[in-house]
Amino acid sequence: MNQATLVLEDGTTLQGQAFGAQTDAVFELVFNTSMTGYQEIMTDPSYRGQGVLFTVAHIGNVGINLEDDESGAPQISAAVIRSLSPVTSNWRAALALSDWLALFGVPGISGIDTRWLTRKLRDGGTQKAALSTKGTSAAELLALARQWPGLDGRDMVQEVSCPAQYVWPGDAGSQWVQPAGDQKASIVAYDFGIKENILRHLASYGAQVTVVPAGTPARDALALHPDGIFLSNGPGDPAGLPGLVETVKALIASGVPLFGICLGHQLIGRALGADTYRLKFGHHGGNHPVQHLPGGEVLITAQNHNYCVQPGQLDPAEVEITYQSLNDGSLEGLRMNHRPVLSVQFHPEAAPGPHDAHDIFGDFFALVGERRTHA
Ligand SMILES: NC(=O)CC[C@H](N)C(=O)O
Repeated sequence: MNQATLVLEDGTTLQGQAFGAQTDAVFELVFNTSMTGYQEIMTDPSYRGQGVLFTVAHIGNVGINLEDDESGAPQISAAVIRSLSPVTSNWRAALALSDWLALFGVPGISGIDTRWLTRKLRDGGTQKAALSTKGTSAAELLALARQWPGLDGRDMVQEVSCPAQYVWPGDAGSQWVQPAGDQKASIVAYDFGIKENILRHLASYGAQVTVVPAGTPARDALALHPDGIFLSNGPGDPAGLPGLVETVKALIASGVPLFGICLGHQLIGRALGADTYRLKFGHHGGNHPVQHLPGGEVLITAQNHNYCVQPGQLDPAEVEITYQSLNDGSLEGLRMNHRPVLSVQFHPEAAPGPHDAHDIFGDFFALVGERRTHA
């Protein structure tokens, strides 16, 4: 196996073994604490521009299959791990992890003391970093990491949104669709880098889901006469997306039920007058406790975000804060008092889990149902 070199912008240099593609990559390095689901994490478009350090010690044992993708390709810029399984063993496995990453040009480094490095990022914050699996010197990698602009203020959504409108599911998702008793609810889903499991969940409520590109004007989405509109997850900094915030303002004003997850939630927050800010090291994992403030119950959730909505600027007469992180107190969900708008920062669709928050899709479809009854 070839050597690989990982250099952080503070000059920290780590050597390990290369896997995946033979190349250089520059990215923001974040750690993910999920114990399962590396394929879902690697294919989540919200990870664009980031290298993922997995705290779970052993990666690759079940290979890559044809069913668990959140999008059609790995979206991470690099994988940083403790130990790569030399064996791929699962009845669904179609490819070995390393071969799959190589196919898509994504490099990996194993043999890293991921516990030490995670604590460093936790204590000091997210860093830009560069990885080489083709022998680039540490000095060159350091320059690469320091010169790279990072994600703040950048529009990354245009890189991952669909090029044209389409109806979901295609054949691949049809096993998830439950028969609808009456006419299907029609949902328009804005694709900012949408995870397929969100589409599966929307369809599992018997909805007909039309996915539209991020740049679709509000009036074009509304011209489809949706019963509800969904705003997806997606990569990058919500502060870099002023055009989308204007679209969301128009969608809120339309009175059509609106549901946002993660980036979609952040855009709703900004449309309601709040700022967003960068978290020290983000939330990335499947073990994040949040509290439902109206009811007091605690949910364990999957999360993947670096930015967060600033609660202080939201008008309490208009907006109720519904969920809060029990790790750092940050805002995790909101709901408008007089309009059918709700959003969460975490991922109720999480695959492989946890599944505590699935019912939040039901909260959205309750709003959709109310509108259909009164329409
Ligand atoms: N998963 C997401 O939608 C992430 C939202 C945003 N890109 C963030 O990092 O905060």
